[in-house]
Amino acid sequence: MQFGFIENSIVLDEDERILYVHKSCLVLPTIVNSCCSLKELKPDLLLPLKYLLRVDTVDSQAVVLHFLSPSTKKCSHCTVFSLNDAIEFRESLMEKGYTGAHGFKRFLVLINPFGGQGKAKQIWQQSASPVFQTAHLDCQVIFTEYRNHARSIVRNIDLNTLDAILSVGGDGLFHECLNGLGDRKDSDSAFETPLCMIPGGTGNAFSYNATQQTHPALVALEIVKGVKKSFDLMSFDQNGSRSYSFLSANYGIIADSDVGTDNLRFMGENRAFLGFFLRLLQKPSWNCKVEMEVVSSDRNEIRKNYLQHLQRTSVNRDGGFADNIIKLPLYNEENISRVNLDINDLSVFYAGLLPYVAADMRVFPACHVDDGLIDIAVVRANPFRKSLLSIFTCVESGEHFYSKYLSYYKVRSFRFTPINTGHHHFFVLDGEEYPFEPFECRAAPSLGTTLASQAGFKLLSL
Ligand SMILES: Nc1ncnc2c1ncn2[C@@H]1O[C@H](COP(=O)(O)OP(=O)(O)OP(=O)(O)O)[C@@H](O)[C@H]1O
Repeated sequence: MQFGFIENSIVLDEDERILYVHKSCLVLPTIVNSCCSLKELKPDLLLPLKYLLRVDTVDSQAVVLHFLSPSTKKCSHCTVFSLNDAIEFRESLMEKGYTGAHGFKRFLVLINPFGGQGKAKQIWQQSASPVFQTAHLDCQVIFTEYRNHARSIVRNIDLNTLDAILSVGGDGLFHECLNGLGDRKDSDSAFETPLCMIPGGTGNAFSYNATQQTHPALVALEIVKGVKKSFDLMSFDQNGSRSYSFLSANYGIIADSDVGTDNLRFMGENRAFLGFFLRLLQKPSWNCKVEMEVVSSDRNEIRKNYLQHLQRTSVNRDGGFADNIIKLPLYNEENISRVNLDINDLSVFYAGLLPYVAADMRVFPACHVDDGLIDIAVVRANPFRKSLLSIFTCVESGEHFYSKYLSYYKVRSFRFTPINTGHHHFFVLDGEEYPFEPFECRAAPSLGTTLASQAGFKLLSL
């Protein structure tokens, strides 16, 4: 598609994804470089429309393009002139740059100033906020002042005054916001308010699962250009009160290495690794009882169904299957069996809803975001070090799924009872410490809502 009055000077490629502008029709922001003249430096523009944020018309033949620079991850702009019709160009580009996007305007932004060892505020101001501002979206920003402040704001706010909630922090702040929605009297409809994460914490599993990006500006772009997507939650009942989890429930060496290392906080994300190796040397014991409603514990079947789902979703992206085929159940849920485990040699009990618990830990490789099931991985302590080391060396790729030391279950619900062995152990939900007491979890299919691109929550082969 041509837009310039000089042939081939301003062109959109056949797929209408990349804009080419010849340098003779461009004014770039001033680049100060004492060695070369601006003319020598000036390149043509090749802009994937995915990065376009806004177009302002200057006159009938010129516009200013505002975009996120794919290389610097900063917001930038340039003027394009010699256009046939600036208004038509603007409308065409905005339509193609935002195809299918949510169109939401009002965001409530909750920032944990202590998240990511105090970097969350800077991450918002320097990387994410410019993307929202450039896209002309309204952001009402609140810095949390204490633990559970975000939860109380989300519990009490009038949801009619906003379109989506942005949590700027780690998985802990996101867990708070989610539970703020869950605490509400109108929780069923409240969960339809999209909840999104800008990675500003130490653990940012949700944003990584949703976008496969780690840079906050790229995550912000995915949200600005996103569509509404649902994701599974699990309800968590303990001592008569209900919480919701979006990521994981775990007990054993990983839980202890994560929250049992508060004294090593100064080490940042390395503290969990040190905690893990210390426990590997100490070899404490973990005991528990688990009662599960199991849909499958056959890894061949789980793998086959996962690959079938992967194929359906990838074909659908190319316009193949309809959505109702993708949502067809993969398991025959009439074959649910009750499985009771009495474990007195546990290393890891890990229940999860999303594939990644961190960008380099694909702990639940057979999870998909809305299969309506909880994945559970169990590792026994016999042999203790050998099993854990062999599993942890391949957890990044998800290859541990095939390990002989691991049991893997797809379940609808489970009841967990930790047993006191005299050691100080922890129970962790979404990275947050919860009481060391029995609880019950039940899958809440597609209850959560977020904004992510069409390619969000990408599945990899297994
Ligand atoms: N203003 C605040 N003061 C103290 N704690 C807060 C505040 N805001 C949020 N929190 C709590 O801090 C914890 C950690 O938050 P978050 O997940 O955002 O950051 P993080 O850097 O990933 O965390 P972690 O320290 O667990 O690695 C959460 O339990 C959250 O509820």
